Amino acid sequence: MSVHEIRHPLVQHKLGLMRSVHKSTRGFRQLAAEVGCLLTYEATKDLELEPYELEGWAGPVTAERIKGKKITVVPILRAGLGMLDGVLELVPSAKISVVGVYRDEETLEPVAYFEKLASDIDARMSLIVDPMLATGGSMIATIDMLKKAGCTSIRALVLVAAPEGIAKVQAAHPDVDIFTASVDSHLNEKGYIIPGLGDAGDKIFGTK
Ligand SMILES: O=P(O)(O)OC[C@H]1O[C@H](OP(=O)(O)OP(=O)(O)O)[C@H](O)[C@@H]1O
Ligand SMILES: O=c1cc[nH]c(=O)[nH]1
Ligand SMILES: [Mg+2]
Repeated sequence: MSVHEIRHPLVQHKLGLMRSVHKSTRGFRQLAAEVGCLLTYEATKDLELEPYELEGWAGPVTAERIKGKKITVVPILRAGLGMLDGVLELVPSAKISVVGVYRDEETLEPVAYFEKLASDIDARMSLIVDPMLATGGSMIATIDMLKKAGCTSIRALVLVAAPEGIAKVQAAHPDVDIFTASVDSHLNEKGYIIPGLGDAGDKIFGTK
């Protein structure tokens, strides 16, 4: 598995704006979608193409289209919904497989509470979206669910990742690539990413 830290200037600029404690709910939500869109661009750059013939304005044209596997986007409730619109800007026909996992605030263990996956997920590439990869527990629980349903091609898109969480996901699921705007410094004693973004779900939904 590899970790792709996307150092594109637009990504870094937008992530920087998200880190401000003064960022409004509206601004944070908009930036989460925008960075989600840019991460999608990077995470899909090696999709295989195949040639096909079409009728162009001046006669037959050979064009290219994405071959084989189609995509399902997998937002992890709740905060993952904040990236969903940005991802769908680039893959508007993707099926959406919703997974509900929250992190117990005391134990930091993931608690899975919802699962509604695309019926043909075994034939699709899953793009999991969640702003935060902290201890890695929620991501591992989600990947477990997808693999159990038969999915064999999985990529994870997160705005910010902690080294501790990356190592845990790598150990549990070495075949899953992670795309992130930033690998941050570390987790604090409460399992929050430093410098991180704070509680991404609360910021996106305006619940704090
Ligand atoms: O890597 P982990 O240690 O598992 O932590 C990361 C998870 O925590 C946050 O969700 P949260 O539990 O706050 O749920 P929410 O999206 O409903 O706010 C975040 O959106 C991830 O899903
Ligand atoms: O830093 C963190 C860790 C988990 N969940 C968040 O929303 N932020
Ligand atoms: Mg939260």
